[in-house]
Amino acid sequence: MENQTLLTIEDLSVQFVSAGVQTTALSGLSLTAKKGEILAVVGASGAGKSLLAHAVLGLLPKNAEVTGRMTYKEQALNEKTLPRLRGTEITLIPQAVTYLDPLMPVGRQVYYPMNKQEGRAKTAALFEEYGLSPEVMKKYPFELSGGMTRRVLFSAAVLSGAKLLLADEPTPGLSRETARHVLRHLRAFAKEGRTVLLITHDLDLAVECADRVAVLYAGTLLEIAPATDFTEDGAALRHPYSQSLWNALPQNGFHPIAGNMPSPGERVKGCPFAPRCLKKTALCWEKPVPLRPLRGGTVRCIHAT
Ligand SMILES: Nc1ncnc2c1ncn2[C@@H]1O[C@H](COP(=O)(O)OP(=O)(O)OP(=O)(O)O)[C@@H](O)[C@H]1O
Ligand code: NI
Repeated sequence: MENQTLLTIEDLSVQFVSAGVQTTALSGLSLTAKKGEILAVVGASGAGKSLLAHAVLGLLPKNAEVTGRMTYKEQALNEKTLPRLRGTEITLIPQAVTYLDPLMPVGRQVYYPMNKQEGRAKTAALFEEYGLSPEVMKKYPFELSGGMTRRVLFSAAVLSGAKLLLADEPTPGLSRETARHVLRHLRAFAKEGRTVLLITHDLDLAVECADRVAVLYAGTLLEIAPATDFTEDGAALRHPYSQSLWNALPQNGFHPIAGNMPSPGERVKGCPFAPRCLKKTALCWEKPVPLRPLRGGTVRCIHAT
């Protein structure tokens, strides 16, 4: 049962049509998340991390065109099944803190799906664990700091009983210590056999907390690696971008990557990282590079061995 797949995404693409112009924000993304694991999704701002979470939940805006297949416990995720699964089986800790109802005290927003007395007690206990005083229960969202709001959103997700938690940047605005605390809770969540998709641009925290790490770049999944492969000089990693990202961390020498990630409107036919890659050859530009399994992970690079 340990390796049971909970979520499967196959060949997911998201395009936006705006003023007659079509841009591809996510292309050909495939991954699976297993029961009881924390799968981190890392990538720079604009890489497509939030879009992935929103696509899984069917929360993309109307001008988004989604193709590909997604299943949860072997049932297709679509307009028919999602309303039933959202919030009960699959839940989101949103990146934007505007998801709370501005007119309802935050305590009630956390416990309202439950019986009032039991819900209140559970919420109070959870708030205490997250360093939120009991008075916070009665406060309105506008009275909270960003970090407090995040902890409230996290409490709501934990109490929902969902089996799949999509945590979109749960740690910004938190001190390193509180961030670690939140991540410990994600680990406890996974230990109960629940699954976490941890979306973050903080590779360091991802490696510390997750079982596997998926690396997104310009809307393209470049690698999925066991977190333990992020070690030393990154030689165990499969994609040059993952290696560069790892070696750009201060503790790994702070080697910056020259150039910028292309925006959705300026993407190339082949590997999106090719323009910045030290291993590039003419072949990298020629045609789209497929994902392939390699050394216990997945990679999208023709040169990876
Ligand atoms: N409604 C939309 N219409 C058009 N383009 C969009 C829309 N929403 C997102 N995008 C584009 O899709 C790309 C990915 O956005 P996304 O929010 O997933 O990035 P992200 O990786 O979550 O970044 P961040 O770390 O900043 O949260 C961006 O280039 C963004 O401009
Ligand atoms: Ni985001």
